[in-house]
Amino acid sequence: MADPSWGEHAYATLLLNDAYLPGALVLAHSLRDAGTTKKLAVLVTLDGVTADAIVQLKTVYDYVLPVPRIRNDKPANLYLMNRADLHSAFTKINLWKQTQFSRIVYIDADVVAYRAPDELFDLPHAFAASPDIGWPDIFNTGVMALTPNNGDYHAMMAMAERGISFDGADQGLLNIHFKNNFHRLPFTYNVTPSAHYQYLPAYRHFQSSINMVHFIGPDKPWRAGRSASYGSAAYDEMVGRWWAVYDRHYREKEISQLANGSGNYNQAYESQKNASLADVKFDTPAGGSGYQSQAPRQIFPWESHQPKPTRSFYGDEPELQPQTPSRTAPAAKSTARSSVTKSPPKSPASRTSDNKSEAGTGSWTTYSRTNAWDEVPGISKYADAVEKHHRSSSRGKEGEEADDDEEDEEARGFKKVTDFPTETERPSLPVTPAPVPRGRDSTGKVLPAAEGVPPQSEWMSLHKCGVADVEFPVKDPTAQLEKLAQQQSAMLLRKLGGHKEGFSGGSVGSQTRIAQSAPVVLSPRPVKGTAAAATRSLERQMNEEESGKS
Ligand SMILES: O=c1ccn([C@@H]2O[C@H](COP(=O)(O)OP(=O)(O)O[C@H]3O[C@H](CO)[C@@H](O)[C@H](O)[C@H]3O)[C@@H](O)[C@H]2O)c(=O)[nH]1
Ligand SMILES: [Mn+2]
Repeated sequence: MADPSWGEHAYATLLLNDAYLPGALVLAHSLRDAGTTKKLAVLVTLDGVTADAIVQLKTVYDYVLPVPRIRNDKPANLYLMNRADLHSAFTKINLWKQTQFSRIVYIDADVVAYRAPDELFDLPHAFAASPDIGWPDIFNTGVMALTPNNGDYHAMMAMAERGISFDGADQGLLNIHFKNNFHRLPFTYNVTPSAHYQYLPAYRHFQSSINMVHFIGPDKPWRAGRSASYGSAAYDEMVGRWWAVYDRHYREKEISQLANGSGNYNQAYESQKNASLADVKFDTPAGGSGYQSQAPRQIFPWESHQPKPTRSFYGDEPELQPQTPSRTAPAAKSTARSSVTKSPPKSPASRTSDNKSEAGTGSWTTYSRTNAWDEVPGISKYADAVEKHHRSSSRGKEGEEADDDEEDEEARGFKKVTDFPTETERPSLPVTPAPVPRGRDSTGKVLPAAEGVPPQSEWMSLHKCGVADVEFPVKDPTAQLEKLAQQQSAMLLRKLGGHKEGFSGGSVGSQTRIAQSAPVVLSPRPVKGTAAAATRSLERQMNEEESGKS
């Protein structure tokens, strides 16, 4: 019988036990929300993953594929990195046995996709991966584009049986097997934030090109809980993106289960549940009373006679913040498969510095105090421009106040110093030279007439004869000027078109040859036919004039 998945492209992840179930679910949702057109597969070891978990996986994955666990019987090297829990990471080798797929993009379960990197399926290379942050000459095995084949599979199985791996897990084995025979993907496909080392300026500069974030190490977002802070704004932001996806699909369900007193929780949610309890207990009718003793000590006198709060329910609260913005399609795009819950995207990724002490004051404390869009360069640039315009128009009347505004803005840290104009923006920056009086220099001295400049009448007819297929009404100077302005902008567009090509090639590295790289920054209409010929001819004409003058 023909296998219907033969030759298909599929994203695949791995689930060895229920402990990573929240990760696997969030990963799948993040890809679907981003509008992927590819199938989703999860490899599961049935000795570790429960039936309940498989039911959940089936709501969002197209294929749940049981695979044999491959354990490292010589796990000594795992202790070198303090990750004894990775004793069965060799199970990833099963990916190369999935020859029903022509191409697999493997993604660890601790990854959240900011956009769906479907272009990785079109790479011509048999194997591709991003650099590892701990040793950038090798690749990280959390994101890999691969072509399943029995040769690699058997070679790596032979290594696994002998425990050949410098870290005791799959990354140490795969890097020995592939050595330098891997195509190096940009880091943006596997951004591995570290709470210990963060190159913040680079993060701010490149954050808009992040494709996927991978939470390496033992502290996964779902273990630390929604409100944990890692002491790094960048890290917290990325964890916030993971929670935004989680909340979009599961927060409402979680809350209704708690409100119903349903204790029927999957074990994998244990730690998560505790964190959620802290977050939601005051949203639920029954929640408040048991926790009054945790209310903070009174500080201000009016706190003793504050009005009694009226009951409020989850869903009544005002929308404090929109969904974390993403360059991906909205949640509504997700398919019918993601029918676990139909949570509207109302819960933001909430990050607070110390939720535990604030828990007693209610769930609103877990909302972020920043706007999610503060980090979107396009929006902050627009806001900048609006403020600047406002300032310059008010400066005339109330100059001093306007200056104060500017100081405030800096104090608020509104400006991001790495927020440079992009390549495509730079040429369009307006230049307004100071007016120089006609026929005089800056000191007012009368200048001699320029030599070799044709009189105005000739200047107009000169252009007429140079431009093919374009009729110039020589006698009408206004129309003439308009025409010139149009040609001027056509030329500029053509120049920018050249920039665009360079940009899309460079964004992923030209050697990666990634097809249809998604975000087109600027798409000028091609200047066609006679108009193009006219523009070229005009350009030539102007060049000749230029050289003729000097
Ligand atoms: O108890 C576990 C442990 C792991 N996994 C799966 O195995 C993957 C790898 O484990 P993970 O905790 O994500 O490892 P990392 O912290 O990311 O550590 C690095 O080192 C690992 C071992 O070499 C590689 O597998 C990773 O890709 C690499 O990023 C996970 O994402 C899951 O898909 C489970 O399902 N359950
Ligand atoms: Mn991982």
